Amino acid sequence: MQLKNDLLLRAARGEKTERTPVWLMRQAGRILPEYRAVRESVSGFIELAQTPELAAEVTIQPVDLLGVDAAIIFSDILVIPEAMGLPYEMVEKRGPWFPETVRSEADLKKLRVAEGDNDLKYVIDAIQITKKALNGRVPLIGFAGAPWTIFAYMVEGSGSKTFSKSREKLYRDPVFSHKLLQLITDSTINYLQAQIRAGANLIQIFDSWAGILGPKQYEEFSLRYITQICDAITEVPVTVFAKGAFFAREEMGKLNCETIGLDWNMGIAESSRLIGADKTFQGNLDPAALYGNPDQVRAATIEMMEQFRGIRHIANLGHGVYPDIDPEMVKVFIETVKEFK
Ligand SMILES: Cc1c2[nH]c(c1CCC(=O)O)Cc1[nH]c(c(CCC(=O)O)c1C)Cc1[nH]c(c(CCC(=O)O)c1C)Cc1[nH]c(c(C)c1CCC(=O)O)C2
Repeated sequence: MQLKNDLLLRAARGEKTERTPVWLMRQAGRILPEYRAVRESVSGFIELAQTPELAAEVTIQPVDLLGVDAAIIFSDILVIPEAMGLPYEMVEKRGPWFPETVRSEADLKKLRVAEGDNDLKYVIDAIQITKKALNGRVPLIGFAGAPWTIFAYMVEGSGSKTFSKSREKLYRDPVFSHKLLQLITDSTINYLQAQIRAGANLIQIFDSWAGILGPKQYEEFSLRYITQICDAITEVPVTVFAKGAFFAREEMGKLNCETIGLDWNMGIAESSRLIGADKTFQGNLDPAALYGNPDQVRAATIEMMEQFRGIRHIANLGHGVYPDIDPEMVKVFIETVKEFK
């Protein structure tokens, strides 16, 4: 179906656009009271994510209520471990938790390569329902976690400040680590290809824990697998967002993807020198800037937009929007980008 607003896709491909497209990472499910109302009608996050009609509804909320130029399918990066045989729970106020972890060869044997269409049918159904309901208004973004970030959760069993158990594995057992990373990568490629067949118009890879690896390990244990994913996804543009991977920007410039996400610690001009002119950048306002008053939010947004002048750009924050941000300030951010000349 023809998209009425394809700014995101044209900007990703480096084509000229009338204005810069804008959306927010974690725009679905963090800040809107309308989300909380839907969330309270079910037992929790997992039931919501696994009920395609409701997942579609909260995916579209930010398009209706905030005016963003893209929707991102409501799901989580942790659906991949579950589809591989490692279920997760979402503990209220604490985040994801895995009753079992993967730390030995015996644990590896219990895992399987996920098949997108079967093992993650509820996400695929949600994408199809969302596409129908969006009726071409804006593109739909599909996503997955980067293999390293998923590995970190599967070994650790939960979030962590240091992810020392998962990083221990890289040093003590690189053979195990590469086996698990390859299983995750194969599952992720299957999953992303199913998302694209269902109608996802762009794919984003979230490497949220990129910044806890050193440059050499990042190349060996993360970029190598992101490269496989980028090479396998040829039908739609791909965005790679590696939080904290300032040290890997030059290498990331060589990825077979259209867009690189920048966090707010990454200088814009410097990133442009390191990555080169043949990629679009996505980002990178400090999410905390939205704690300001409207004038401050406007000024911070304009300052960011000025720095991206002459650079291929999709406006966003430098990480997901924080849960306690006032939706009105999100609207000021979006309106300021849309009016920027
Ligand atoms: C690391 C990571 C996770 N999940 C995700 C990442 C990568 C992005 C990033 O770095 O922020 C990605 C994600 N998670 C969710 C989406 C949906 C679409 C969107 O709004 O962008 C996306 C793109 C829904 C969610 N995922 C989660 C919620 C909150 C669950 C609830 O409603 O109780 C939502 C709406 C739960 C989740 N899921 C995860 C954590 C750490 C948590 C708990 C705290 C939190 O909200 O971030 C893992």
